[in-house]
Amino acid sequence: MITLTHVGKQYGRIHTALADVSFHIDAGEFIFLTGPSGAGKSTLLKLLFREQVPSTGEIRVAGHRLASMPDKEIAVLRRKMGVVFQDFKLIRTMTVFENVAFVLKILGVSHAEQKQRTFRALKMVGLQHKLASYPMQLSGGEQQRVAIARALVNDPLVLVADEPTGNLDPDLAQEIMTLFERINGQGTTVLVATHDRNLIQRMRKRLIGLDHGRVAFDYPAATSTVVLGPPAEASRPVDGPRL
Ligand SMILES: Nc1ncnc2c1ncn2[C@@H]1O[C@H](COP(=O)(O)OP(=O)(O)OP(=O)(O)O)[C@@H](O)[C@H]1O
Repeated sequence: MITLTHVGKQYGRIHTALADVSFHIDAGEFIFLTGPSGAGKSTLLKLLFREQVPSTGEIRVAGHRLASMPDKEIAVLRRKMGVVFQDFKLIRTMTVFENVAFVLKILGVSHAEQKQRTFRALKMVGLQHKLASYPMQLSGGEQQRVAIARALVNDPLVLVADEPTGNLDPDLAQEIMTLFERINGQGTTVLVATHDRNLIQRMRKRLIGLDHGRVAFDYPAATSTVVLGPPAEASRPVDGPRL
């Protein structure tokens, strides 16, 4: 579903955000992407939905070759993807309902179906009672959940999320991850960038670590908890790789 081959990304002439990154993600996998601040996580996600173009290497997502992709194909790619941005990117002049329904409207989905699917997505994140509110009237955590509903409303093939639980308390963060797991169970490939070591430990998914723009580790699902230690509730985490 996603393949990166020797991908590099330079910002300007000298700043290397990613260098020689290669990995493959099968359809239906659930992956955590982690690493210290500045490691290149957001850059990597931006390359996947073609907000950025790699400086070197090749990226394939859902059958599209991103590095050499004509602009008109970008919309086709994005229709297959749900993206949760670090800064939410909600439209402040639109209600919660309108923000979530927007993508369906663009795709020409009927009004009745827009209503039904938007309500379903908002219910998934527990915000069906806020559909008439504006983003400014919501807490940071609620805005984040609206951004998640918007990413899910189109039943994407691939869900990409940048720190989707950054503003949520631990219980809500776990709920959102359980929701992602359910979406993943329906066949959506899920890639989540996070610093949240506890969440990673609890979820026991494949874990790719970046450091200084390079892949530092790639642990299969079964071993990530062994390497990082059990979640903090069970016992103190052992020293593991720097996240
Ligand atoms: N638009 C940009 N122009 C120049 N440099 C950038 C740009 N975006 C990111 N960088 C740099 O590229 C590197 C990787 O940044 P990136 O945002 O991908 O890291 P990150 O792992 O997502 O960090 P964080 O966890 O803090 O969000 C950093 O050194 C950052 O300063």
